[in-house]
Amino acid sequence: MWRRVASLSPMISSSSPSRSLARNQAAFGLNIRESFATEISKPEEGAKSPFITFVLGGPGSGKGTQCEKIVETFGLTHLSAGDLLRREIAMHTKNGDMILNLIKDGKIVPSEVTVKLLQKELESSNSSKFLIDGFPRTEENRVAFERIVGADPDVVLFFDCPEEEMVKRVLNRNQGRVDDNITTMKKRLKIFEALNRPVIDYYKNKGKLYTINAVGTVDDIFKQVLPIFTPFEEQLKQSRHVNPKSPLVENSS
Ligand SMILES: Nc1ncnc2c1ncn2[C@@H]1O[C@H](COP(=O)(O)OP(=O)(O)O)[C@@H](O)[C@H]1O
Ligand SMILES: Nc1ccn([C@@H]2O[C@H](COP(=O)(O)OP(=O)(O)O)[C@@H](O)[C@H]2O)c(=O)n1
Ligand SMILES: [Mg+2]
Repeated sequence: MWRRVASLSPMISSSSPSRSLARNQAAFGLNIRESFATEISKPEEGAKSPFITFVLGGPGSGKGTQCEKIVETFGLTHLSAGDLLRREIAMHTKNGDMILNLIKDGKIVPSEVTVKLLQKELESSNSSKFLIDGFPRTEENRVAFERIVGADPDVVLFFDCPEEEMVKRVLNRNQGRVDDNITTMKKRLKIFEALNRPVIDYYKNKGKLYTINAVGTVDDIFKQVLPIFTPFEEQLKQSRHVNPKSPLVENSS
């Protein structure tokens, strides 16, 4: 289990870069453990930093659809920010009504709420490799994840799709979503351009962005996704949750 053990230590709660590094190390059972041994619970033997992929793209660009294929092939654990927020609505939690109103209006839920939901999933999972879908949607999302979770993505996928195609797909999605209507969609596209583009540029500048042409059949698009994970083959193989059908699993015969 991957756990951010540093959250137990008040001594390393600042968000300054050096402390953030310390927090990162603590989270993954690295050398900070020695210095704060009495305040931090013992991480699981051999705990390592998780493999994180952020999945970006406008509404209807096919993120969720491609995530399903990535899960099938590489065994990553899929965490959809939108699904986690919709679960809050369905469960009538204290933030449920606020989230519903924001989603209906195509607006972004406060980062603290979304990041805490993601953090809970990350910490309670037995997996060590994650696909975080629909996140970060804003620079504020990105910074809050860094501050609260203390981890960086290894890969950032961006499904690049023209607006007309995204509109067509969303209006045909047929999943009964409150935001799948033309009024909300227009607002979502504006918010995507204004708030998600800077995040895309940020990861482009860091050399972590993989842009995928999201027009074509699902399989054609997945053909572009496959080779992105090849350089991470070793890391992905080591995870305990790799699908047995995955091409990354070593043949034991
Ligand atoms: N390559 C594709 N071509 C046509 N339709 C697609 C394609 N990929 C996904 N879809 C459909 O478009 C809709 C939006 O896809 P989805 O994966 O939910 O996108 P996102 O998560 O980015 O909003 C769904 O109804 C899905 O079945
Ligand atoms: N990081 C995120 C992700 C989703 N959301 C909200 O949830 C809605 C649906 O997100 P989603 O990822 O399920 O949407 P799609 O891109 O899959 O259509 C967004 O329009 C936002 O209102 C958010 O506020 N912050
Ligand atoms: Mg989606």
